Amino acid sequence: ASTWANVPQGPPYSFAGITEAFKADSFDKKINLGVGAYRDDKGKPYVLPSVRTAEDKVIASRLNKEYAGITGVPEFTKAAAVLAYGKDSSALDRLAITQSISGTGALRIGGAFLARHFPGAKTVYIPNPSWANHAAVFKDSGLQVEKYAYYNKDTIGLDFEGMIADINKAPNGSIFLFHACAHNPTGVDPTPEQWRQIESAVKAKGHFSFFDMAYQGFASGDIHKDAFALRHFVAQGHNVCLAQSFAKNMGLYGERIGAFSLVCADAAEAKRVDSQVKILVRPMYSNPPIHGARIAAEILNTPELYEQWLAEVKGMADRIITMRAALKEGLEKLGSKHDWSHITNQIGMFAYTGLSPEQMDKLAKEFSVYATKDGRISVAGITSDNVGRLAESIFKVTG
Ligand SMILES: Cc1ncc(COP(=O)(O)O)c(CN[C@@](C)(CC(=O)O)C(=O)O)c1O
Repeated sequence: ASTWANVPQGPPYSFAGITEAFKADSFDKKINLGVGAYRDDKGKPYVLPSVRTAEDKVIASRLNKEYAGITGVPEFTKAAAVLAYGKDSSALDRLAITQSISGTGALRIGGAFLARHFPGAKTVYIPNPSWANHAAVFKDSGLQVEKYAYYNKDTIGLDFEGMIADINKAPNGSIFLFHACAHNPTGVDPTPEQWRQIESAVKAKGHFSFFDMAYQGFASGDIHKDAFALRHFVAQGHNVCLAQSFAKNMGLYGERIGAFSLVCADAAEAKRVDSQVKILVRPMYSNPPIHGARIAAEILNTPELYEQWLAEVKGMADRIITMRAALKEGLEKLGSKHDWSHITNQIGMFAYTGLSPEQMDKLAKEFSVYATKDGRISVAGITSDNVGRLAESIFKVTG
């Protein structure tokens, strides 16, 4: 028999079906709200001008194509650490950091490092719901995956009490994964006050915190505000680990640029941890791609480009926030009796509409509006041209 005779057909990943159905739909006003990538007000992919300028400078400098070190381009990782933790953070001189294959790669290195070196139970608690890929990344890393309460479907908001209860219920010294900002898929974030309470609950239990920051700057438009939770935990003495992605906030999706870092007790510990990160990464992919790192480093290390980038990432965040308000107003103007305040209370790329899978099906079949069955819509897919028809479609489906 053939070598692969026993390989079964796997299920398609969550938004594969939506993309196909969207492409197959010939309606000229069809709307795709499934994809997790930013689109401008004309529905087109957006390459940030600061990225174009940085890339031109990188190319003009005619650098060689030699291997980067195992942990990547140092001008990038040093700057990524300052961006995340803040230039005055005590973490910076006790940090082990490596470039990664974007946020997914950072999560994978983190999962593998914890599976190999974490002194406690090799189980990670992730929010319910969480990014569709989190469970698979951590399972494939060798960790058990458990869920903690996060979303309250009645309020379409945070289940804060449930979250605290699960933090208290988990065995002391458990690993908890937190979305630093712009929770995916719900768009629901704890308030700073709630983060303070979460931090003290985590401290009381001696839990270890793993932050996934895939949207720094892209959520509120302010890179410091979006890093509040991460920086607060570090300031309160938690030696956390962090997965960073530059896919969304620099629009470097396909360049696959990110970073994984561990805050250590001191520089000596960071040196030992760095050596073990290298031992883990070398057999994984040996060393990372250099082009995206050079672009990101150019932006982060050139003051005027950095300022330009901050304005551009705020511009993306502002457009998303504007589309949220436009959709809510559109629904209210149509006379919808539902409370749509969650659409503007939520933050980041995604809005959890609260629509049922059947309603999401109707949106697709009868109104050519495509999004995942969990009711998540990518707000980035909403434009001034389609927000009116989108509001009408949701109004007709929800009554
Ligand atoms: C919370 C979270 N963490 C990590 C990643 C990984 O992104 P990266 O590897 O491209 O840096 C994503 C991307 N989630 C997207 C935007 C894309 C995807 O699923 O691949 C999404 O549609 O949910 C994410 O939403």
